[in-house]
Amino acid sequence: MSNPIYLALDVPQLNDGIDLVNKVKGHVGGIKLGLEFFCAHGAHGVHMIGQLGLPIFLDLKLHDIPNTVAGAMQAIHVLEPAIVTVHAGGGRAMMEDAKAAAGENTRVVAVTMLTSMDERDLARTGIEGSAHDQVMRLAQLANDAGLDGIVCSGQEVKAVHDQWRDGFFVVPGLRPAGSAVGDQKRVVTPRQARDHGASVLVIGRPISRADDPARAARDIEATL
Ligand SMILES: O=C(O)c1cc(=O)[nH]c(=O)n1[C@@H]1O[C@H](COP(=O)(O)O)[C@@H](O)[C@H]1O
Repeated sequence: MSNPIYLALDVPQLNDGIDLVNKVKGHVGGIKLGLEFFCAHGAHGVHMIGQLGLPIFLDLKLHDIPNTVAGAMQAIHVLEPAIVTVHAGGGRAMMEDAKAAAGENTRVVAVTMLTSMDERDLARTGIEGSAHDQVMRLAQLANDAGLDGIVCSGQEVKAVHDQWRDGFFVVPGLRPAGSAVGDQKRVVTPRQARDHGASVLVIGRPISRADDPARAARDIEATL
């Protein structure tokens, strides 16, 4: 079975990012490049990291009108990402058009409820109810729109997996026992997420901010 860990490369300097990937390469299955990386280094940066030989997850969290999101998806074909994110809150038509515009080897997954939010935060956006219900509702919408899967926390992934057996589930908000939670709120360990049906485990700071990132990645891999 391939390694499900994707390192979230949230670092400001491209050279530091390249060094980090080279250090952890044998212990992760892919690299996630998000907004911080893409705003700083753009397509050139994605290309440079892609050359290091691991699959690229381009986490752009697209959320706009369908025509604009479809245009963005077409523009990134050339980068050949293995996975791309859109926000499920953009609606069914936006997700349908995103999928239709994606390259054939790119999985399109919808972010449901950010792992940095709890139910109080959700209520402040005007949505009453549990994180579970919100994730299940948006997972159904993403499924109806023909997406490949969703992003959710490890607290919901089992329920989503039970409903959507062939879905592809990306789980961030992961913390090995005892590591700092930071801004994440709906947190589980990498092993719990894996046991509950996660396809991809997104892990950033527990590896990138460790004194020895290669060892941190290896230790997490050993728990799976
Ligand atoms: O789409 C994501 O990857 C994502 C969704 C979400 O709900 N929560 C979340 O933390 N992420 C990303 O996952 C990574 C988590 O990083 P760490 O908290 O440092 O492990 C960051 O790059 C976030 O942008």
